[in-house]
Amino acid sequence: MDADVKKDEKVHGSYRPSIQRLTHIADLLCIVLLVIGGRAVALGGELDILLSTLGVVAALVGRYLIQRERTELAVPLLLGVMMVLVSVSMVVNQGLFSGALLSYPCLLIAAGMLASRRVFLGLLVSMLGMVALITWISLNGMHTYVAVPHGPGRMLVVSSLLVLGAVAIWLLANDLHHARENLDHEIFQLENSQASLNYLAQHDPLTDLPNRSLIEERVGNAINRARQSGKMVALLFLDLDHFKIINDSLGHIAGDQLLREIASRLKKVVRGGDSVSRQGGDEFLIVLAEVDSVDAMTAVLLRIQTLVAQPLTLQDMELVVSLSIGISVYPQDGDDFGTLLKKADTAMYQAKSAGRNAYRLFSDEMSADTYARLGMEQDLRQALVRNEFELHYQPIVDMRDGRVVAVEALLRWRHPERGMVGPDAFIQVAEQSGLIVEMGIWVLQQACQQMVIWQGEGLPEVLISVNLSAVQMHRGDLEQSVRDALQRTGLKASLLELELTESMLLHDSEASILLLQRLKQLGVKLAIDDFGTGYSNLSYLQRFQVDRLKIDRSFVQSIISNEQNRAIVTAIIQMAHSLELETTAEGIEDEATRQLLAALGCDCGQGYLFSRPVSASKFMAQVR
Ligand SMILES: Nc1nc2c(ncn2[C@@H]2O[C@H](COP(=O)(O)O[C@H]3[C@@H](O)[C@H](n4cnc5c(=O)[nH]c(N)nc54)O[C@@H]3COP(=O)(O)O)[C@@H](O)[C@H]2O)c(=O)[nH]1
Repeated sequence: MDADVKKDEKVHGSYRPSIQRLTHIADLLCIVLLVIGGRAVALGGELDILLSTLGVVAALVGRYLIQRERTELAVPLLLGVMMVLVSVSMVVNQGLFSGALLSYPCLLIAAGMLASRRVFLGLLVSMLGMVALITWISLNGMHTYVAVPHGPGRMLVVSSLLVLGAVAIWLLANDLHHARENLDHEIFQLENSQASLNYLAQHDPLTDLPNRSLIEERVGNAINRARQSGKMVALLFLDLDHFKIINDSLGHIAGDQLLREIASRLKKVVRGGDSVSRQGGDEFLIVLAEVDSVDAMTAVLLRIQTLVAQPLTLQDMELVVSLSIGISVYPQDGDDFGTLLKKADTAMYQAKSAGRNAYRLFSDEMSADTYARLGMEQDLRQALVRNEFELHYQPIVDMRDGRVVAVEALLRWRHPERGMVGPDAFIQVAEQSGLIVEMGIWVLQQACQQMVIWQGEGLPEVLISVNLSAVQMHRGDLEQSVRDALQRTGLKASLLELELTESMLLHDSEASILLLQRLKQLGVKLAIDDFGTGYSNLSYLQRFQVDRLKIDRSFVQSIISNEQNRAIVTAIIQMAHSLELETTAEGIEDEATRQLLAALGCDCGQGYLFSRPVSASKFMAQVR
């Protein structure tokens, strides 16, 4: 198929004939008219010479218009002129005996494929009118139509018309067939991407267990059934003891292997109606539906602990691992997933504090844990006043040439006693207390300021990327904070990128949609952070006018060893590109991963391979 046809199909999404194809048809028409005209010259038919000449002129004008891409004029003109010429020839010559009558169905087929419905109906009505007119002329004796005996001349005219019609229809039908095949292929690819994303939206790629969104649904269903049966539902929050040590000492691959092994053991423990899911990191959830008694629940807990305690081999080392488990129960601890999860989490912390390898049922006294959080909140407030926060910066590079194209600002707390504290240790408390709003304003201001300083020192224009918390979107005036940061520092809005997480977009209330639209109007860019871990959905990417997807490092880091993750990353990159979004792979730690991602067409990369997050001065020194 020629390039023009392909291009037109892509632009319009459905078949539209190419300029080249229409030019071919106009050329063919000229040739046929010249043949008919030539025959008329030979036989001395003056009217046929005139009609053929007019036809050739119309075909040339039509061809000229087609070349200038004025097909909306050219097509009706050609169809109309041909209709008139054929009709005049029929009225004057053999009426309904004329071979020219063959042109009518050909013209109708061409009009049906190429012209608007109005032109098609106009032609049909005119043709019916002509048939009626010829009949009327004959009945009134104004002209006697006689069929001319068959001969080579008549055969030439009829055959030329048949060939013209057949070739034009064959070419158009062929194009249509190719366009249909292309469309089917694109739909197939899109459906495949959507199917992968739908699966991804409900499953944890590492363990293949249901993820949090699916388990939330199952807890809701179990509670509804328990309401009717009068039974209990238990939510178990399980956390692997000392996982970080295993992960850090044996490496991520061994860590992943351990998580998969634990997932498979947990699946063996539960009954058909129960569910196991991975909450993230080394945390799992188990829902025990239709529990009759606390004793029945305790029996399951003992089975879990026994099975998990079976030795396992990781990198030729035999290990024994254990779990800390927190339990909350419907109906006494709550009647919705959120409340049960929070209480099971609190109970799990108690099990950890009790020395690990233990389980605890939630009790109200456990809320004492909340005091610890309050202490942290107090410390965070002071940290803001004492200016103990600072930003570290991690470069994001172009995968094709390694150029730094953006930099992510990451918050750190220079604690007077504990030294440098990472955000994982305090962001949650900052969010729960609402302090994140004030901290977020500081981060925005500081990041924009730093970028302006770097530009003054000669850093080329690169994006500065800032993480946002859901709390900042719902409390506080995020739009004003962004506006203030840009105005006070003088940073160009197009150089600021805001990183949102999928869960922030999930509850796409009218207010969030409007807020993101206003942020886009300011000129800032939007990226979805940790993409793939949440509720991956095509529709919100389009609705929120996102510019970039940052593929979560859990997929990236195992992309070489894990075929399923490779397929997911491939699907994300293809889908992002079909929506004209850029992709950044997070957590690239080795050259082989970088090369594979570059080969898959990933636009940008971030990770320890290029640089860890570093202070502002170190970042500038690295870039120089
Ligand atoms: N609301 C806000 N959240 C913030 C802010 N600053 C940080 N954060 C969030 O805290 C999470 C942890 O961040 P951090 O400890 O800074 O970790 C970042 C990188 O160090 C880490 N990373 C980067 N490359 C690699 C790698 O190759 N391997 C590896 N194991 N880790 C790597 O990833 C973190 C950056 O992740 P992301 O934000 O998803 O791009 C984190 O969720 C932050 O978002 C803040 O100001 N506000």
